[in-house]
Amino acid sequence: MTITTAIVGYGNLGRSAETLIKAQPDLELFGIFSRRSELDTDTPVYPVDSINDYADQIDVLYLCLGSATDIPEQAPDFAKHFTTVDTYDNHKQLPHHYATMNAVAGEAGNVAIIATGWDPGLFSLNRVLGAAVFPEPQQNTFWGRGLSQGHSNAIRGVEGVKYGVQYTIPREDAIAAAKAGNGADIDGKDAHLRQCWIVADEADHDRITDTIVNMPDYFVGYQTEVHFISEEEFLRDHQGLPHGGRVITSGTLGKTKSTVEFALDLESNPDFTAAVLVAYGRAAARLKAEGKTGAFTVLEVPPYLLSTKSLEDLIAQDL
Ligand SMILES: NC(=O)C1=CN([C@@H]2O[C@H](COP(=O)(O)OP(=O)(O)OC[C@H]3O[C@@H](n4cnc5c(N)ncnc54)[C@H](OP(=O)(O)O)[C@@H]3O)[C@@H](O)[C@H]2O)C=CC1
Ligand SMILES: N[C@@H](C[C@H]1CC(C(=O)O)=NO1)C(=O)O
Repeated sequence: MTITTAIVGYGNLGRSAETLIKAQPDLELFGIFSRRSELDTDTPVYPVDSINDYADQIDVLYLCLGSATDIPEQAPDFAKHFTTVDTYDNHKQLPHHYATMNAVAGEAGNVAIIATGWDPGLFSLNRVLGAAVFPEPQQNTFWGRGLSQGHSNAIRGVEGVKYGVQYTIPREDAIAAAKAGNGADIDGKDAHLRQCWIVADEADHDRITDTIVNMPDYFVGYQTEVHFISEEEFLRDHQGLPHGGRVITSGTLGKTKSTVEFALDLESNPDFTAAVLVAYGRAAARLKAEGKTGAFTVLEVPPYLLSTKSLEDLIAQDL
């Protein structure tokens, strides 16, 4: 079955999703819906305001929007007319997003798979699996060193920021302690430095710094550095999008100790995130075809639905 998909939002994630959809044998890309009319792509581009005119031609809509404001403000409206997949990653607000999307998609008879990607996403799966097997699990999550798209998107939304990125830098001693099973006293916020590099007018520097360091859900509680640089420096030194991280779970099983680690090393954060997003689009179309409706997190989507292989083949080849 060919699944007809579309993208809304042509930023880092949208560009990566475009490439990765085209690499899938069973997915077709109908087009890209954008606020902008001119995009550097050969894929058909449509005004996002016209998107509902195409609802009967699109099986899955990938919401490649920012989590800081775009998804909360826009995703529910898309879910009224489309089966959607998003990468929403404001962990504090996830229960609210889940409830909102479940109500809207359920009422409309659509599916909405939320919070795909790697954190939330594959890390969520590994946190649940890791903690489920140990009677008394010790679990720690670390990110970086790398560029957080969510935090970068959030700082770009601060008035006066022309360009901005945020790198997350974990404390190596904290990682070593977690690997040794001594992670009980590690505080995730204390274990990471958040380092921002921004282009903005000097008159706005103090206000921008204050807004960022006090930004709820994203920066409050973290050691945060805000550096201002020239546009030339930014375009020269801050174009890469690498990232990575690890979920480390350890504990005692009877009289023996075990440690489980799930690690990612990503040359491109958006490419990997888009790869996960795209695979969940296959699952969303299948859930919809089964008559399911409402919101689903990665914890509720059977893994085989992501695969191009049948369940029978997966059992025979990959179990
Ligand atoms: N779960 C996970 O593991 C991960 C989640 N993410 C999430 O993905 C999100 C997107 O990341 P990224 O692609 O780098 O973000 P970008 O800022 O590069 O792109 C966001 C896009 O949203 C569109 N958009 C729609 N409405 C607005 C608006 N009002 N203001 C600004 N843009 C708008 C724009 O596209 P256009 O101009 O074409 O309309 C824009 O390019 C991040 O915010 C992050 O939360 C990212 C990585 C991992
Ligand atoms: N959602 C994150 C993916 C990971 C990276 C991250 C961080 O650096 O704080 N937290 O979760 C992103 O937008 O890149």
